[in-house]
Amino acid sequence: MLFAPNRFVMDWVNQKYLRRIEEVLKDLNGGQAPRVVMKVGSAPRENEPVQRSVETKPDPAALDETGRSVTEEEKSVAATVPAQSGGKPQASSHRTSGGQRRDVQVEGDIKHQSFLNETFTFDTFVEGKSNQLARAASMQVAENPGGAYNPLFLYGGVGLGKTHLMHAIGNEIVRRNPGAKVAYLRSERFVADMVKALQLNAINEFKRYYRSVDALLIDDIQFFARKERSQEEFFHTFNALLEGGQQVIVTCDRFPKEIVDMEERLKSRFGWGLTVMVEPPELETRVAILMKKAEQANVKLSSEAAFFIAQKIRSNVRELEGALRLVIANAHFTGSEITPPFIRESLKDLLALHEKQVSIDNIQRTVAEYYKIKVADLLSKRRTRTVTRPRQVAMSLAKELTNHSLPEIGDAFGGRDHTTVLHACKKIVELQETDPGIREDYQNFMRLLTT
Ligand SMILES: Nc1ncnc2c1ncn2[C@@H]1O[C@H](COP(=O)(O)OP(=O)(O)OP(=O)(O)O)[C@@H](O)[C@H]1O
Repeated sequence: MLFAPNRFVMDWVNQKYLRRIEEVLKDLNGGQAPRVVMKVGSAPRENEPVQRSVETKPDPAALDETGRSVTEEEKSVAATVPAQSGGKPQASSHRTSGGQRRDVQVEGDIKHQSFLNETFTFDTFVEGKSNQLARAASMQVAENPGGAYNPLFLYGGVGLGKTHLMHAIGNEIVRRNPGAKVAYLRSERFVADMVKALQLNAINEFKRYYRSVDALLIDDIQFFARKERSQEEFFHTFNALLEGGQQVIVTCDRFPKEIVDMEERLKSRFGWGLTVMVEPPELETRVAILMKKAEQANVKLSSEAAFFIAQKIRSNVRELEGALRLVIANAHFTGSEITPPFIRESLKDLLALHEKQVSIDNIQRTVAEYYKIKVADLLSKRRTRTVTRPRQVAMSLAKELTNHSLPEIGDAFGGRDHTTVLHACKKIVELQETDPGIREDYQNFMRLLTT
């Protein structure tokens, strides 16, 4: 029995990996193919019943109009969500020089502006292991807004492409249906608009406006923290949109349950649809992103140069882009070719900052503080679980974020052997695949240490 955190992941694994899984199991099982059953839910601990489980085999009575099977969870949502009303309002559209589409439409007194950035599309988004799932989910939503994946909740560290994907969905919805009314805004803007509406005694117009869109895209929802009135208002808007079959897309820097100072009912609503993480890109994806960005800027970038930058800048895509821009500008001014020595010189200050910030010392302090243990524990011989796991995480971070060798890292952790460090690195890679808690912690550390 295999468990997937949600229907989307289950379908994804079903399509892409089930055959391979079956083959491997067959090999391991002496040539006999075992029956693989997949369910939505989590593996039960001992003596615990399986929760929220839905078999992959579609129940004919539980198929939606497209023939897709409907989960129990979806059924309960669907019961409160009427089919999307037709006759969507038409919008006229013109473009601004900054690539922003300004859809202008009069809604009562309020003009509709989509604020979509036309340069953020699926075409310009580079797919890699780290964002594959998020991209696929986004595409599904763009193809079927207001459908099964509503709301779509994209989360992950800074500068990893959440906003880009969100705009890509909006742009794709409008491309497929030019009359669709899509509104992108950062959560601060929602708050500001609401405050203004309250001051002007125009809260009803505010409500009407935000409830009239076909897709509402709210970026960086974590900024709603501690803003109770905004949360309240958003909660009602959110419900109204879901009930109207209109799409809601939200981005956040963390998993819904971990948002602090946010109402529980709102957090739980976020989990109703599909929640997907965008992870930091691995080396190959960073290289591919650099090549794509260089191509967009009409600059020839050798793969050696791209590889060099990608190896040095590991924090996030925004920094990666910034570094590339700096290199291109320098090359432009000096008429130089972009080679690794030239890049090293161009990014001197940036690299110094990175190298200065990420030291083993710094990693140890950050990890100890995060897990509420002492740095001395990390260096000690103690082998209790509360200490060994953080120690392994810290060693793995030291390997990934510094240029120290395995023996040097071992030395820095109370004189351990380099094989212990190697084992820790492997263990953490493994755990990141199987344990969402460790994966989350690791992403948090990458963010804390590199931005
Ligand atoms: N996979 C990708 N392919 C191409 N460009 C990308 C990719 N991921 C991120 N970018 C680019 O990196 C920059 C930062 O991305 P974006 O603003 O979407 O990050 P974010 O996750 O929303 O960050 P924040 O949480 O700070 O808002 C953008 O210019 C975006 O185009």
